[in-house]
Amino acid sequence: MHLLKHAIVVAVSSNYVSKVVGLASLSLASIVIDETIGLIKRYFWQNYVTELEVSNSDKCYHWLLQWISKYNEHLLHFSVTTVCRNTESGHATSKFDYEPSSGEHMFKYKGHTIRVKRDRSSMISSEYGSRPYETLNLSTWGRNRQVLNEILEEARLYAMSVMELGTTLMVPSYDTWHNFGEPRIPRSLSSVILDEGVIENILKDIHDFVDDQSWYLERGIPYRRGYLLYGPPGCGKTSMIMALAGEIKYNLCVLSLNDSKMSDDQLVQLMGEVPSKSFVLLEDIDAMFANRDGKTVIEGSTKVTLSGLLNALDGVVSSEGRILFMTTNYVDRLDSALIRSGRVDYKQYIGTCSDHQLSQMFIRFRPEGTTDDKSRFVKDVRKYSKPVVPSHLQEFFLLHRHKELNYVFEHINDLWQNVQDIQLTE
Ligand SMILES: Nc1ncnc2c1ncn2[C@@H]1O[C@H](COP(=O)(O)OP(=O)(O)OP(=O)(O)O)[C@@H](O)[C@H]1O
Repeated sequence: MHLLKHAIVVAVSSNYVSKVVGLASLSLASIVIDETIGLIKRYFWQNYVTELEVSNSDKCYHWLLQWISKYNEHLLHFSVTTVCRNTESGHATSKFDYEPSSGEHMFKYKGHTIRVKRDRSSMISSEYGSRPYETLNLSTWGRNRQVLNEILEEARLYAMSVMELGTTLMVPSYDTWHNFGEPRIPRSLSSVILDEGVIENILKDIHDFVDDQSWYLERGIPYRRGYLLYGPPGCGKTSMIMALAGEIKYNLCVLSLNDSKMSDDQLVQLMGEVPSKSFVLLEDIDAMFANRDGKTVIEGSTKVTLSGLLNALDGVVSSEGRILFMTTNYVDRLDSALIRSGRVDYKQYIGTCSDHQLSQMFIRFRPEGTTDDKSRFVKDVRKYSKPVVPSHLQEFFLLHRHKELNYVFEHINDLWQNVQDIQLTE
């Protein structure tokens, strides 16, 4: 007993134990300080900070990112998304979209400091596959919902005004649609030269459809319309769709089923998410389904099946009011199920140049020509008894745009240079 007492006295008086006790009190103190700071922060956060959280499943998520990038052109931390698509001419194009990077950003808005926190750490899985789950937190000091509401409204108005500048192309991004570049100046209807009545009739049909929603609803008919444009390449199918979209101020959702990442389920989801006032465009639909068993697709490495596409086109989630355009060079290769009425309500052949188109294209490219020149041009072209593709005619006029008219007449044969015989699929 005496020995134990002695040991304790020695230990307490030694340096070692006093250091241990000192360290323990220090760490206890730091825990208490941390907790207190945390409590104070939480108190201030709950009472003196206004916060808005938006997830990337909501439309305004991209509006906000777009607006923040525009409003803060000097933002130092940004991320880039590269969007690619094939153009009307078959060439691939791509562009960069800049947005605030993940992490924290600060900016001033009407005298208020706004903190933006973009979090893109996790993936969420749904029946349509997994996609990144992102959130955007906007916060500001004070009880100030108004300022965040104003930002949201400005972002909305900015997105709307951008869309109204022209036709916005949209391409799929996971199970939703993503803008592809800035809106394009709409192509005028008069720049697409087709046979008389072709554009006018289709435009009237679209107007009738858009104005007749209640007619469809009253009769229980799905409120959708499908158009099929078919004919040889380069005759103006895509140009007409772009011009129609511009004319009625619609956007264009371009769907490529050859995308190897696209699945049947994703397609269903995309069809259900088509933004209002948008055409859906499925180009070269014949190339997508080389195998007609409806299960496998040979061209490209797509996972989309014909039955999957049919489901997506008339499934219950398919957007009401959807206007679908499909184009093909080979209408006879299409599965009849794909183009039955209800899926395709309006078919239009867009072929090689008629006399009317030849003369209209002549006037468009050579406005200095007289009425006689116009008739001579048509007559001279017809002497060759070969079909003329409008895109070749456009190239021909571009090639000889600085030449005299006489030179043009003497070189009409150039129209068919390097051009294989066109197969007519009327
Ligand atoms: N009828 C037309 N009027 C004016 N320009 C035309 C016409 N047809 C084609 N063009 C011009 O030719 C080019 C190709 O046209 P477009 O892509 O619209 O043809 P397409 O029929 O959709 O071809 P594809 O079947 O290969 O997709 C465009 O630059 C367009 O300006």
